[in-house]
Amino acid sequence: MENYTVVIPAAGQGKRMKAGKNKQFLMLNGIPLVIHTLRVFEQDDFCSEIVLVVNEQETEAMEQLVNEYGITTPVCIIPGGRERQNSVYEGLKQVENGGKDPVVLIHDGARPFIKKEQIDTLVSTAKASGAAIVAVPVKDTVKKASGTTVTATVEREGLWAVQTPQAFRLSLILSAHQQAAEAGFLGTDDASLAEWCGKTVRIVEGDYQNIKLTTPEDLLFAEAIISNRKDGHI
Ligand SMILES: Nc1ccn([C@@H]2O[C@H](COP(=O)(O)OP(=O)(O)OP(=O)(O)O)[C@@H](O)[C@H]2O)c(=O)n1
Ligand SMILES: C[C@](O)(CO)[C@H](O)COP(=O)(O)O
Repeated sequence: MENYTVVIPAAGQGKRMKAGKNKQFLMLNGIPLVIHTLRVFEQDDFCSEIVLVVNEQETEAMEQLVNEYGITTPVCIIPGGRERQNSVYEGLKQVENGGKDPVVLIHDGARPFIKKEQIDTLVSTAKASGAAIVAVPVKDTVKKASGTTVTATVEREGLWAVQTPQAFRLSLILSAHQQAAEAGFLGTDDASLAEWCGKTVRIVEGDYQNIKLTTPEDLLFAEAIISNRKDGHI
């Protein structure tokens, strides 16, 4: 295993959560969502630095949380951008190359339940292949529609629901972001930029618990996951 830096985009608005504030500050089991996520990487000895990308107007609030909860891993807090992709790119620009073209991880601040064993597998896969993502097989049937009229059913065989972390050799993902910015290409995840540049991306099978807290019902799922983990069930 080699050390890595993780870029954590947390500069969204949390509109779909309808909480009236950035969901990163919502309390889960008495601890802010973003702190749950930071703690995963704080507890990983291979994580040498966290680049936390935040809304500029929330910089002070985030600094206060990092200090209040005593995050021991070095945390570099920087302002994000309009889109998730812009925020991630700003974060990637902060990562030191050190001449070793290290593996860098990109992980949503809204995904607090990623497990260390998946991170370990992801880092080693990206080290070997250059790009790797965590994903789970799709369980539902997926259809395309025009409005509410079905136009196609997507073959479920070989369909994956993609999560984060996504891990890359730093030069690969920096170049992909730079090319995408220059071309105005916008992807919903970082691997899509690597694919757009013709790179091979490997899948590491993840865990259905690694949810992204997006809409209000996700808070119910999150409380259940935390409760089960405290009971040692999962
Ligand atoms: N301009 C943005 C948009 C999103 N994110 C981050 O990217 C992750 C995934 O985005 P999402 O779940 O969509 O969060 P929001 O954009 O906050 O949610 P919404 O789309 O409902 O506003 C989140 O940790 C979010 O904070 C970011 O750093 N910068
Ligand atoms: C990156 C991601 O979490 C992979 O599933 C997802 O694409 C983020 O989408 P969002 O709309 O920015 O939350």
